[in-house]
Amino acid sequence: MQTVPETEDPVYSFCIGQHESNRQLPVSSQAIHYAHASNYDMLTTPITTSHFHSRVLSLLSSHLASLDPPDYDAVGTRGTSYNTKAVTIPPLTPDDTPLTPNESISQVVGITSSWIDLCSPDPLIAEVSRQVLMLEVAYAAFCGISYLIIPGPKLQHGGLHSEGLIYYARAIQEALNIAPYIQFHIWLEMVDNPDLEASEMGDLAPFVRNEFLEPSEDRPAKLDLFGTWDAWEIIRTTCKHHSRLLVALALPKHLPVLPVQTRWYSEPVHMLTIEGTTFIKNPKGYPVLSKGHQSLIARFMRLRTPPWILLCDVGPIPGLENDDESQSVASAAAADKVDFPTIAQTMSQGKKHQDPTPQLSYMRNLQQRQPPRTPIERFGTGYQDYLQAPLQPLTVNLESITYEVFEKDPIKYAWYERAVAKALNDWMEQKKPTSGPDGKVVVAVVGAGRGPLVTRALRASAETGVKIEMWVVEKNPNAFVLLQRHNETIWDGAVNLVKSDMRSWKGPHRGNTDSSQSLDAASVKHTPIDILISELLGSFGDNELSPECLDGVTHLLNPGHGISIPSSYSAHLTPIAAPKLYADICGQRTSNPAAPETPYVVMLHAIDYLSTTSSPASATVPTSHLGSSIGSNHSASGGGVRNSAVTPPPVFEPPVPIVHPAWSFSHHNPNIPTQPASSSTIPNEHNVRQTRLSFPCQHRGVCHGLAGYFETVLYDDVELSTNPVTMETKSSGMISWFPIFFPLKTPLYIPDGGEIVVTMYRQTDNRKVWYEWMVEVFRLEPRTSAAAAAENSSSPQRTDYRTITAAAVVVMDIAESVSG
Ligand SMILES: C[S@@+](CC[C@H](N)C(=O)[O-])C[C@H]1O[C@@H](n2cnc3c(N)ncnc32)[C@H](O)[C@@H]1O
Repeated sequence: MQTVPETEDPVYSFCIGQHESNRQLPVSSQAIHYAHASNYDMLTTPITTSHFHSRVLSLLSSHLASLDPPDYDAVGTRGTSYNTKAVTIPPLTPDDTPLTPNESISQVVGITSSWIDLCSPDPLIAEVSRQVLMLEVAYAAFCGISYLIIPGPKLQHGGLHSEGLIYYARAIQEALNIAPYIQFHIWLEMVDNPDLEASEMGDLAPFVRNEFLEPSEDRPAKLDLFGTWDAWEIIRTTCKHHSRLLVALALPKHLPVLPVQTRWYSEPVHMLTIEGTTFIKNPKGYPVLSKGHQSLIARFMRLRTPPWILLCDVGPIPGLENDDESQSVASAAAADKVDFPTIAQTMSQGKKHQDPTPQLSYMRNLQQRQPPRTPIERFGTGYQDYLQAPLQPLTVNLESITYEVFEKDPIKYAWYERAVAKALNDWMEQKKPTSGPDGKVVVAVVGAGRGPLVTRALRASAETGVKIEMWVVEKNPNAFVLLQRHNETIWDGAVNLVKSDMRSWKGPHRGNTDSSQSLDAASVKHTPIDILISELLGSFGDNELSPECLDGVTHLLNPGHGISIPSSYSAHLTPIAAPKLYADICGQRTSNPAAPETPYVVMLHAIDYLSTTSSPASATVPTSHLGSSIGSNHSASGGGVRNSAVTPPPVFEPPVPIVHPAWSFSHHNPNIPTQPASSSTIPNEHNVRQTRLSFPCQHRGVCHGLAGYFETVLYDDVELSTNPVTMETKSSGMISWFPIFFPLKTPLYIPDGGEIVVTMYRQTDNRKVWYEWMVEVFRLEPRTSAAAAAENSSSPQRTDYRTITAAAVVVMDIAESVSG
C-alpha cells in the first residue's frame, strides 16, 4: 500500500520553444517579447557566432599545416612528444558571441556549436572540439543561462563506429563540473542512422587525419535502432547518472518501432524537438503530426516532469523581421496574451492563410486535446516515479490520514463487498452449519483499521439477507478509538470489538458480552469463525506479513467450512529499465547506504519493460523508419485541424510485459505447524519461498531492477490485481497499491536476444522476514539444426556471454506488536 494525497486535476500545459538552425539576429529582449506575443514560451540561441567558427577553422588549418604525419614511436605509441604539439583556442571576443547577460536570459536555451566533433578518433580534433565546448559552456554559465542543448555525438567515422564516444562523454562530464547551475540536454536522434550524420561545410569532423581512421573502410554503415540509446547509456554512465544531465530527443518524421519509443520514454527526456519537416499536411493542407507522434507526445506529457517542445525551423518569430506584422502581433498579444486563439477559432475567423506559425498553432491545439487524467492519474499526480518506503502496518501504527487514502479506492472495498456477499450466499445455498448459536454466520474482520471492511461486510449481509455475527480485531489503539465510535454511531452497536494482535486473539467468545477479554476463563466459551476477512496485503502481496498474521488466527476458523477472504494471493515480477529511479537511489546512497538494498513502493511511470511479448497490433508502426511509405499511424486523419479540436490523440499502447508469478500463499494452509508449548510463536519455515524465473529480452538494454505486483483471489471469481497484464480484467481502476521496485545495486547490461534470470527468496529466521534477489544475464543463441536434433529441442540456448549477479536484502520484523 502507499500513501498518496489526492490532488486537483491540473491542466496540461505545453512549454513550447522556437529554434532556428541559422539564427541570424541575436536573441534580444525584443525577440523574446515577440516570441511570447506569438505564443512561444522560449527561444534558443547559439552561444557563438560564425566569426568564432571561422577563427577556429583557420587556427586548426594552420596548426594542421604545421604538423608532420603522426607516427608511432619505438614502443608502439602515437602519444609521443614528437606528435604532441599543443593548440589553444584564445578566449572569446565580443565578435565571437551574440550573447550578453540581460534580464531575458532566463527565457533562452543555449545551443552549443554543432560543427565541433568531440568524438573524433583524431585526438587533435577531439581536443579542439573540447576546448570550443568549454569556452561556450563557461561563457553561457557566466551569462546566467540555465539550460544548454549540446548536439549529440557523431558516431560514424569512416570504418569506425562509436570509437571516440568516450572522449565525448568525458567532455560532458567536464562541462557538468564547470557549470554547476546549468542543465545539460544531449540532443539525440531516436535511432542511430548513419545517413543523418553527413558532415556539413565547416564541420571539424572531415579534418580527421587518415592515420586515425580504420584502413578497411568498406563496412557499410548500418541503421541501428538502439545505437543512439547505447551511446546515451555510455555518456550518462560516465557521468554517473548526473541529475543535471538530460536528453533532448529529436522526433523523426517516421517514428521507429514501439520498443525504441518506450526505451526513450524511460529516459530523462526533458525536451522533444520537432523539425518543421516532421509535420505532414492534412487533407485541408494544414501541417499536423501523425497519429503515432500525437500518441507518443501525449504519453510523454503525462510524466511527472513533462518535456518541453522545441519547434525547429518552422519559420521566423512572427514580426521580428517585419515591422508591420510585428506591430499587429505585439498589440494582439498585449490584448490577449494568455488566451491565444485555438486553431479552430483562428479558422472560424477566416484567418487560416494569415497564421504565421501553423505548426505552433497545431501544437497549442494538441495541448487542448489532451485527454483528462484518469482517476489513477489524478490520485497519483506528483507521485509518478516517487520512491516511498513500504508501509509496515504490523510494527508501525498507521495514522488516520493513511487509512483515509486507502479508503478512497473505488474498487477494493466494492470487490470485498461482492466477495463477502457471494460467500454468504454460498454458505446459505450449501446449507453449511453456522458457528453462531442463533444460526448467524460468524464473521470476523481482522486488522480492521478504521472499519471500512466492517461496513462493507454488514452491507453484504443486509443485501443477501444472511444474518451475521460481527467480530472486529485491530491492534492499533488509535484506530480502535474510531472503531468504538463507529460502533456507536454507524453500526448500532452490532459489532464485537477486540483490541488485540490477531495472533493472540482467542476467538469469538460466549458467556459474557464484554469484549474487554478480562473474562473469567472458566465461564468463557470460544467458538469458531465462519468467514475471516482481512486486508493485510502489500504491493508484493505478502510483504506486509499477511501470511504470518493470518497463520496466527487461521486456527480459529470453522474447521470444515471456514472461509478466508482473501483465500490466496501471489507475488509477480518483471525486470525493468528504470534509469530515473536508479539515479534517485544513487543520490540517497550517501545519507542511507542501505538505499540500493531496499525495495520501494513507487507509481512506476518512466520505465521500460525489458521482457515483452510482441507489440499490440493496434499500435503497430512502420518497422523501418527509413521507409518512404507513410504507415497508418502517419495518417493525418483524426489529427486534422478542423475536426481536431475535439478528437483526443490516439492512446499509446506499449508492448505487453512478460510478468511471471514468483510464489503464492493460501488460507487454509495445511502446513502450518502447531505452536510448541515452549514458545509463544509458530515456527515460520513454512512461509519461506524461493523462485527462479526466466525472462527473454529481444532488445538490448539495462536492467535497473524488478517491478513487483500481486494478484489475490478474494473469493471464487472475485479478484484484485496490480499486475499490468491482468489488472484491467480483474480490478480495473483500483488505486490502493502502487507496484514495488526491487533495485539492483549494479545495473546489468542485457545484449540483444538476451535472457534475464531472476532468483528470489522470501527468507525467515522466525523473528524476521526478508527478501533476497539475484539477477543473472545470458545471451540466447538459436540452436543449430544439428544441435536441435541431438538435444530434441529447438528453443534457444544460453551462451557463455556473461553471468553477473546482484543481491540485496531487506528485513521486516514479525515480532508481536505492543498494544493494549
Ligand atoms: C492495510 S491496513 C487495512 C485496514 C482496513 N482493513 C482497510 O482495508 O482499509 C491493515 C490493518 O491491519 C492492522 N494489523 C496489522 N497486523 C495486525 C495484527 N497482527 N493484528 C491486528 N491488527 C493488525 C493494522 O494496524 C492496520 O490497521
